[in-house]
Amino acid sequence: MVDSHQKEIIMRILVVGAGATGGYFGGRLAQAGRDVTFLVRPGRAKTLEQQGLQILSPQGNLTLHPQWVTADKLNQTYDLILLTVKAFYLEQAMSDIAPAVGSDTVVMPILNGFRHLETLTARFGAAAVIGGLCKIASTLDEQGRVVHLNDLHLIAYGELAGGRSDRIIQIEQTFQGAGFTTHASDDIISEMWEKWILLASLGTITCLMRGTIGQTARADGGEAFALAVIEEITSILEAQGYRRNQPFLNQTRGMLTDKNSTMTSSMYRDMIGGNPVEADQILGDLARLADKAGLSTPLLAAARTHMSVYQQSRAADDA
Ligand SMILES: NC(=O)C1=CN([C@@H]2O[C@H](COP(=O)(O)OP(=O)(O)OC[C@H]3O[C@@H](n4cnc5c(N)ncnc54)[C@H](OP(=O)(O)O)[C@@H]3O)[C@@H](O)[C@H]2O)C=CC1
Ligand SMILES: CC(C)(CO)C(=O)C(=O)O
Repeated sequence: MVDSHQKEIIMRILVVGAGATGGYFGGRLAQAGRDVTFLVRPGRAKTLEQQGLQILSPQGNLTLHPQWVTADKLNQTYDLILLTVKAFYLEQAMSDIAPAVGSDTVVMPILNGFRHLETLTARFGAAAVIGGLCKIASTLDEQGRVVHLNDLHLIAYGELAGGRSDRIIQIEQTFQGAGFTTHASDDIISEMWEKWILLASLGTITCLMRGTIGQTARADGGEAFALAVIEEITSILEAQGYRRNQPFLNQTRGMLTDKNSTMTSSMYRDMIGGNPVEADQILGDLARLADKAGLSTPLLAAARTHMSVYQQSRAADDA
């Protein structure tokens, strides 16, 4: 028997992508009995069919056989669409999910960067889109298993205009108890700015130095380099309206100069794996904001160029 309170909080969720983040969070939601369907492309569908969705995690391994659908069979709307594709697949994903977006559907992206918010609101309308982010280190291994690399697994979400709405409360109730940290934010834009500071700094440090945070911190000049990167990136977002949150910045400085840290960014892992990277969305957009604000950010500029060279050599290898 489902009582009226439970009825209110049942959300039909479409998780777009069953990769490192979508597979992890969608898998945990499905494991907890939430109504989850994955939208996948044919390659991933085959893996799910043959071996299920497998998660290897310090928080507990999991194999499940979730509901999934491919775009050609997507013919109903959902209450919540959790968008977890890489930024360079966003255009295609938007076309694919169009049949699933009804008048009350909430589209919640957890992509890194910021540009996708504009793209999504232009396509589906500002009312349909909320802000979101995830903090996790996860990857897919050669067998297509989701490998969760440490204990961190958090999703935050909130209205782009700020404040708390009924739909945010409903998402919070749906996510609670699903085995990851869930955070309904009253100021998701500031939290996304802070995530961008962390992510772009971590990406710049690890990609430019081609090593972990600990390796850089132990190297000659490494700590000063990391601190200068954080300062450059913070100053860019400050020019956009970000108000410095000292506890966050102190924590970020500590984390990104920790000599024992084995931390890397997903952009670094993608680069080392020879995969496409979201450098333009993570570093390029920041560099453009710096230019507009008249700020000199040479370390960010170097990282951006470095990643651009990487992308050119990838393209040449593919040709
Ligand atoms: N991994 C991490 O540790 C973190 C990642 N992020 C961010 O999260 C976002 C997602 O990254 P991540 O999960 O790592 O990426 P992955 O590449 O591991 O997963 C994305 C998945 O999306 C699928 N996909 C792409 N287009 C479509 C489509 N049209 N329909 C259905 N599925 C589709 C891909 O499928 P296919 O197999 O067919 O290519 C792939 O499996 C990125 O913006 C990333 O920067 C943020 C924090 C940490
Ligand atoms: C900053 C971090 C590690 C947080 O999840 C991340 O988003 C990434 O590496 O892509």
